[in-house]
Amino acid sequence: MIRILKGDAVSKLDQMHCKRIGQSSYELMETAVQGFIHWFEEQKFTGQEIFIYVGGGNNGGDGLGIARHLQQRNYQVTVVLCFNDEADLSADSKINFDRLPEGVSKISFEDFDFPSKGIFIDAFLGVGLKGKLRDSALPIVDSWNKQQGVKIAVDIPSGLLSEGIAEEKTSVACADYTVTFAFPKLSLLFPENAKVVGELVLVDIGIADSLYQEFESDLFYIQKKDIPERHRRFHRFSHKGDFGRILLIGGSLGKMGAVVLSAKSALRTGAGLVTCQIEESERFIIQASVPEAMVIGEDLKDLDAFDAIGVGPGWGVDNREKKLEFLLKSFSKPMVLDADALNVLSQNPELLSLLPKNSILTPHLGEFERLVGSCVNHLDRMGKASELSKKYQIILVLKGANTLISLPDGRQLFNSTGTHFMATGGAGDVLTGIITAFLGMGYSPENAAICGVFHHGLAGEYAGKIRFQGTIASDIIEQIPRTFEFVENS
Ligand SMILES: NC(=O)C1=CN([C@@H]2O[C@H](COP(=O)(O)OP(=O)(O)OC[C@H]3O[C@@H](n4cnc5c(N)ncnc54)[C@H](O)[C@@H]3O)[C@@H](O)[C@H]2O)[C@@H](O)CC1
Ligand SMILES: Nc1ncnc2c1ncn2[C@@H]1O[C@H](COP(=O)(O)OP(=O)(O)O)[C@@H](O)[C@H]1O
Ligand SMILES: [K+]
Repeated sequence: MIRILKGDAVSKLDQMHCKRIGQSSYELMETAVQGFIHWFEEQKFTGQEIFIYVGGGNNGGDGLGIARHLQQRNYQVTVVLCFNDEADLSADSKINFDRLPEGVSKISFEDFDFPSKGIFIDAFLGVGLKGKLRDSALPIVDSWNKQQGVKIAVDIPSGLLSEGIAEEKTSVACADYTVTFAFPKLSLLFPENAKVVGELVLVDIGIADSLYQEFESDLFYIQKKDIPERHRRFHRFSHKGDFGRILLIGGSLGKMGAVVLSAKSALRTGAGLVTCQIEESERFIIQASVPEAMVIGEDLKDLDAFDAIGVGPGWGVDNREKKLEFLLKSFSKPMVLDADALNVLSQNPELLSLLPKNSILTPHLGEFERLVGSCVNHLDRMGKASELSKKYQIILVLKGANTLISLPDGRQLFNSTGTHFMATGGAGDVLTGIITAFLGMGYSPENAAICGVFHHGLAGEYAGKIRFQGTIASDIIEQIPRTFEFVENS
């Protein structure tokens, strides 16, 4: 799994990579450029002039390489030179500058500062940015922000620091897409930066995962390639007991749909036996809508028969404190707590110390802040999530775009799957069902959380491609089976 490094570690990572595989830094830049071009061509942007803002560092060097490749593919390309003197160019950028074909138009920024229409590529500043933007850079960023058309940032939007937050006052070149190299810079994953980053695209430039281990960082990025090895494999003689007996506790008058969604999700994930513990009066809702699940209408006294328990979806908070306390005291295996179970915890924080070790809590940002108090920004939130995980030895799944998993040993993992089409009621209940199912199948809590979050996001992506903004939680459930295709084939 790749680590998310600090921006200033990038050049060291590059050097180590180049030395290890006998590549020059220019060749690495070329790999990045080609990765960008590959993505760009897949997008099928059509019929417009391309303007590339290039700075004097290696980010500008990427831009100059991109200009050459696009021109060779018959695009009409203009490079907007945002540096004073050719002599200031970094060595690799100079090579790309000298290789610019005649067909690429060159214009200095001073002569270009007027609004145009087209496709804009921001290769002005990358991770080499230090501190606040210099005054001389401000007009360039302002000009960029006034342009009309598709806007694509190379590696990172210019003006955004690799660990920074773009506040209203700060000047950052806003992008519709950010195509970043090797690993996502931390700031690209902050919700506060959503408007300046746009869609995030990660381009692999061939740096081995093992090289990242030589850098100290507790931050990781979960990708498809990390998933198959975390799955349990079953065999020809596996029976439903092997796939786990799970108990889902939740639902209340008017909120039974939440348990229905969790139960269906657990079954679609492969849970062997699903039992729902709900209010007796609501029994028929489950029996009619999920005939594969069993229903229990009273509080169970013996919980040991279950491999995993998920509690909270649609549960309500009234008179739940004692029930939650009983659960936490009677079940010693890790369990999943979501929604109202988290709200009950927030109202009764003394219950936190009863959580079975490695239990998985899945708050969205609102539920999280109810648990830990308000947070200034995502960095603050990340710190508080890690503290909570370490203090109570639990796994905290902070939901949202790029869901963050905090582990008791201090590691924090960002998920790469998901889409804004998942921002719909019940999507969280689906995640509860998926993670509880994995726990029931005997996955370690860490793997249940990682696989759960990854498959949930992927199912959401598949559903979003069919239903767009009409995606509902049931569509996500329908797509869960497809998310196992690549695991089976790997
Ligand atoms: N492993 C990777 O991630 C790779 C990165 N490459 C590219 O290399 C970039 C990093 O290149 P560099 O280290 O040359 O740095 P950059 O090109 O990001 O930035 C250096 C430039 O920023 C200017 N600058 C710094 N602080 C400023 C401030 N506060 N206000 C205004 N200007 C400021 C400097 O004067 C210099 O011109 C990456 O962002 C990426 O685009 C690729 O070429 C190859 C592989
Ligand atoms: N913009 C987004 N990008 C990716 N995933 C998202 C986005 N918005 C929501 N999600 C995912 O959808 C789920 C929503 O969960 P939650 O807020 O608990 O919804 P509910 O309580 O309605 O079930 C979470 O897993 C979250 O990560
Ligand atoms: K940039």
